[in-house]
Amino acid sequence: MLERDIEKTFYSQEQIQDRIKVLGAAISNDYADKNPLVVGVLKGAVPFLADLVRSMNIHMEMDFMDVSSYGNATVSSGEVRILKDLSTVVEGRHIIIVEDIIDSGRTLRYLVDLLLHRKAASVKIVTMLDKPEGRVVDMEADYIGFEVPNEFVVGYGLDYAEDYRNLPYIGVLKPEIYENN
Ligand SMILES: O=P(O)(O)OC[C@H]1O[C@H](OP(=O)(O)OP(=O)(O)O)[C@H](O)[C@@H]1O
Ligand SMILES: Nc1nc2[nH]cnc2c(=O)[nH]1
Repeated sequence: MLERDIEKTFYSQEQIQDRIKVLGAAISNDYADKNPLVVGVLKGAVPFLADLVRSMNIHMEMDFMDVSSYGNATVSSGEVRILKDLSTVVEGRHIIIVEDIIDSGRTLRYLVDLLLHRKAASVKIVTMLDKPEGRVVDMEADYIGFEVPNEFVVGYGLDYAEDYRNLPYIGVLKPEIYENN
């Protein structure tokens, strides 16, 4: 059972779903006639993106990028690599990047700069979680689900060594989970 490994819950399934309805309504209002390209950052953003787009009552397109700076570690390597690029032409498009978390800010700094370089008409960020204390580079999201303290969180897309992504809420693991690895 996944639940047994969780020390404490930060945000419940119900809190997450309620917050997503608010975010989806705000984004729908701001992008009503813009046919935005919603860019999900694999793999962590998948559960959030799946729920968020269904709360957006506007025309939109979806694409995915896979970038990695963590591997199996709980601390960023500092180097961002593209593992899978978009299949959509970005020039002239209004882009909404969907992330599960902003921590050091390196992943999003890299992606925003890349998409602006490709001549996107605009680039905005929606993140489920913001960890302001983790910031190493300057980066702020335009839409934020919740703030989290400077702890390694899992669930709702966020993994530890690829595990726990399917937990439907957000929490922290018991210390022994790390000790056993
Ligand atoms: O602000 P940062 O310090 O850059 O951290 C945020 C990034 O870290 C995680 O990705 P990860 O590289 O672990 O890939 P994953 O989504 O496949 O788990 C997360 O999904 C964000 O993309
Ligand atoms: N699972 C997980 N991935 C992250 N990537 C950056 N910060 C975090 C975090 O707190 N948890």
